[in-house]
Amino acid sequence: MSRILIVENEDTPRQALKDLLERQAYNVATATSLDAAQALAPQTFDLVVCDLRLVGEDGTQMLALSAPTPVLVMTDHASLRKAVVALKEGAVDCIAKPVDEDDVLATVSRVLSRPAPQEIATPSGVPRGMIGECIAMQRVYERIRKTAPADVTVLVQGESGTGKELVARALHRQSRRTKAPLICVNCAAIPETLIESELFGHEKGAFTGANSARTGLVEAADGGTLFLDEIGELPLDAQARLLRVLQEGEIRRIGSVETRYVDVRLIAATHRDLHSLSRSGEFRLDLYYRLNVMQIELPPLRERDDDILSIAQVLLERACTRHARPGLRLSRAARRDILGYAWPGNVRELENALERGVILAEGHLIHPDDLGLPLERRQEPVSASSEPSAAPEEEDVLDDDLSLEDYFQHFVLEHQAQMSETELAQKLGISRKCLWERRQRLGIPRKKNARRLA
Ligand SMILES: Nc1ncnc2c1ncn2[C@@H]1O[C@H](COP(=O)(O)OP(=O)(O)OP(=O)(O)O)[C@@H](O)[C@H]1O
Repeated sequence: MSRILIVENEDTPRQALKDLLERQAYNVATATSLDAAQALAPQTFDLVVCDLRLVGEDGTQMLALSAPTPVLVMTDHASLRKAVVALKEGAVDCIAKPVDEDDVLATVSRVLSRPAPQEIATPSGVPRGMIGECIAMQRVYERIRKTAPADVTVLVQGESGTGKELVARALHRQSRRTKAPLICVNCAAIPETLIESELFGHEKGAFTGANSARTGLVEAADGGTLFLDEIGELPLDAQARLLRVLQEGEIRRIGSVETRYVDVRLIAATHRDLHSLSRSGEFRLDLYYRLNVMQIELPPLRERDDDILSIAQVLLERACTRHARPGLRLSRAARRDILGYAWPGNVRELENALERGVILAEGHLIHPDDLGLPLERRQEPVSASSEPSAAPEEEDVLDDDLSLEDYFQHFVLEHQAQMSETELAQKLGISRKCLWERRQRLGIPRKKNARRLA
């Protein structure tokens, strides 16, 4: 089932379009402003339909916020000029308001039936919505590409905020089930007493409060994919029922004697070690083996040295668009803080820090105070004495002229005569291997007379 986001500030047309699309079995979410749309992560939808005339806002901004998701714009006569601009900037199509139902359905169906360009055409194979090209992430993308069509159960492991749900979405989109539903459930977010009936459904009167029969989420995913996040939190009874789904495709609603059959691909995610949970009896070993057919391991952000600043840059640009603060940049000290911090909350935490930075920045640069990172660091920051000496105003000027790669190059050239490779890597907050790779990429060979200690 394709997911569509409607961005429209007027209640009546928004609701009418939602009803129309839902009658065609699309999974529809709505937003009344750019901010509200942004909060729903538009880049994870299959299509965004956006009115160009949002109150006090420019609907064309939705193009940048949603990329690479296709955006279909709606326009009336008064905003025809804007529609032309939107089409030039990459909108997939334009529909006239008031909308003609057949016209909308035909256009939506045509756009959705086109292959997702980024999914297939990106040379590096980076799935839609994901950023980062370090070696560990390239392995992840390759795993996704190979595993998605195989229709096997997948266990995605990684710390919180490393992108496990993005991986599940990419697996679903690249699988033969892409037109069927993807149902995402966070097992940790549903109270233990409700989780079985939420997942497997119940009959009327099965328990106090069950006033009517209800279909469970596993059944709702029939033909498609079920993503169970934080599966380590699933109670043992629910684990037993899930095992039957995996072994026999069988499902029985709570309070029912009737067995139903479902065809569901399971993707499970956890930040916990399921094997050791099974040793302590908290997780069924047989379920663990059933889940562990294929694993995808996401690296924590602090181990993605090569990626941190480029991810920060993309997320910063998105935050700038969201808050209408174009052109904001990270100061040299802010970049140093980002490289030196341990990021226990991973990409989600980085996203939030940058959002804070964009909101709080007063000039055209975001400084460490604006990011507000906690004090614990994984490495010593580049000390003031080893920084290229520059007065604050000069630093700003310097920052304006330096891209992130420039900064790296500048720092290495300035300090390599006095520092060993290990010291340089430490000061930059990256590994020696990463330093070596960047030297190769940027063509900054090691100086023969540089210190070669350690
Ligand atoms: N590689 C990535 N590229 C771009 N954005 C990312 C990446 N990884 C994570 N994010 C962003 O970080 C946030 C968290 O991602 P996601 O929900 O997929 O993580 P998770 O591992 O499932 O987290 P949790 O375990 O806490 O549910 C989202 O806003 C997502 O868009």
